[in-house]
Amino acid sequence: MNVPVPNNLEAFWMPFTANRQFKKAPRLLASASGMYYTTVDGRKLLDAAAGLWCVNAGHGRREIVEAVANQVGELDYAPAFQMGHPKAFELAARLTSMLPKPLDHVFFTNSGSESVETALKIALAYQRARGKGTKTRLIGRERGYHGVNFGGISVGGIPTNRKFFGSLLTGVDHMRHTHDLERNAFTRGQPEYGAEFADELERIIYLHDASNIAAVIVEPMSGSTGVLVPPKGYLERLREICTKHDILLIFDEVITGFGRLGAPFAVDYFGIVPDMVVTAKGITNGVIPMGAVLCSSEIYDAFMTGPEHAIELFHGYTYSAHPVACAASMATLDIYAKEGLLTRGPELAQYFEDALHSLKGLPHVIDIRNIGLVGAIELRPIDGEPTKRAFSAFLSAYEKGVMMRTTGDIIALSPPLIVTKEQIDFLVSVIADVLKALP
Ligand SMILES: Cc1ncc(COP(=O)(O)O)c(CNc2cccc(C(=O)O)c2)c1O
Repeated sequence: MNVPVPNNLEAFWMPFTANRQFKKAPRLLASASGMYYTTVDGRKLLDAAAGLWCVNAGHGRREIVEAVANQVGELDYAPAFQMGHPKAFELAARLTSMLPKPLDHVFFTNSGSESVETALKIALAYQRARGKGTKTRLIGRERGYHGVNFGGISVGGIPTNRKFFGSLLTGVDHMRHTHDLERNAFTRGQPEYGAEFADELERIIYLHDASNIAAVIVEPMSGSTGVLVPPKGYLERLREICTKHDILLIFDEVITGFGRLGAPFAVDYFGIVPDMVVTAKGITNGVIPMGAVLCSSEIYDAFMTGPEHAIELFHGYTYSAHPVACAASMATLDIYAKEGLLTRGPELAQYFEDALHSLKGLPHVIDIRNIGLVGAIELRPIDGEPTKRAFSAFLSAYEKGVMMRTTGDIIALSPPLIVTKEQIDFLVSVIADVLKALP
């Protein structure tokens, strides 16, 4: 069934898109089910990106559709400022039960970017609330991605996401990234070398003094920059240093949360408990925008002082804890639990890893990285034309029935957690054909 292409493509300014290229040959999706999209001209595409790292349970899940339909018909919107609705509290309790203590409180947002801003603001306000208001500096990491709002691009470390917007927030430092192609190329899972990169944090703390530093924010595994898997011992070291210097550690789990690594969260996978966890994406299987920041009781309790009629934290969004988003999330979590999707990684991760690394030796491949159900194939850039080779691979894969993500000259793979071995084989065979034919 062909769906008509809109005649006005100009009005929509597309995000993170080569608008002119797209509008000359639009790639329009008409429907989705399970592992597949269907384009407006009826072509099936294997979704190798889980949409944008968010459709972890696969597309068109009836249970979520019904939960959303029922909810919107019953309570379409409810304010969460000074008012509430039961699902917000039920969902918050459910989420905190999925993470270890002391992560016992949830602040709801509408996206990963809003969750990052929320976490950074809570970190600053927390330090002030406990009488350590000099602790205002925020520390991110090179090649970190923390969304696109001012806080997120300030602590983020991807130059193209920053350079267009001028000076950004002051009072921000960055650790070096953990990528080490010399020592760790073609590593399967966590690299052996690089734990010592965490000692950069000690250097930054020495320079500014801990009395001026509020928090460190990192992606446990950096996704958007092209899948940088933390070296063995690196995250443990960060946790140690933050604890030693009384600095909050924030894990941005917008990508790693909800099963992506083969465990419910990176917190579980690496066995490290930060002071806050930032989430979004998989929280509603991508169906309804939602984010959530899980905070320790220590943080929450620091605000719960002063007159009881007073608002403790002057922050929040019109759609925080939106009833329909809550319903979508509850239904999503039910699917994850019923189908064991949050712990499916180990069953498939080895197969996925072997399939990915079978691409070693193909034209232009300079590195392959993987962890859980995330993979990356790094390509040698074309001299003077960075990103072009990967973009050509993206276009070629699209023609061959695969939708995948690229970032820089890296192919990033993050299929829905329902992916089968046969679909992994198909995906890898298409990528192999694409790479062999690339100029
Ligand atoms: C770690 C992290 N933090 C925050 C955000 C921002 O979330 P929102 O987009 O919902 O505001 C993200 C989002 N990550 C993201 C979003 C879209 C595309 C890609 C890609 O790598 O292709 C990655 C993310 O990966």
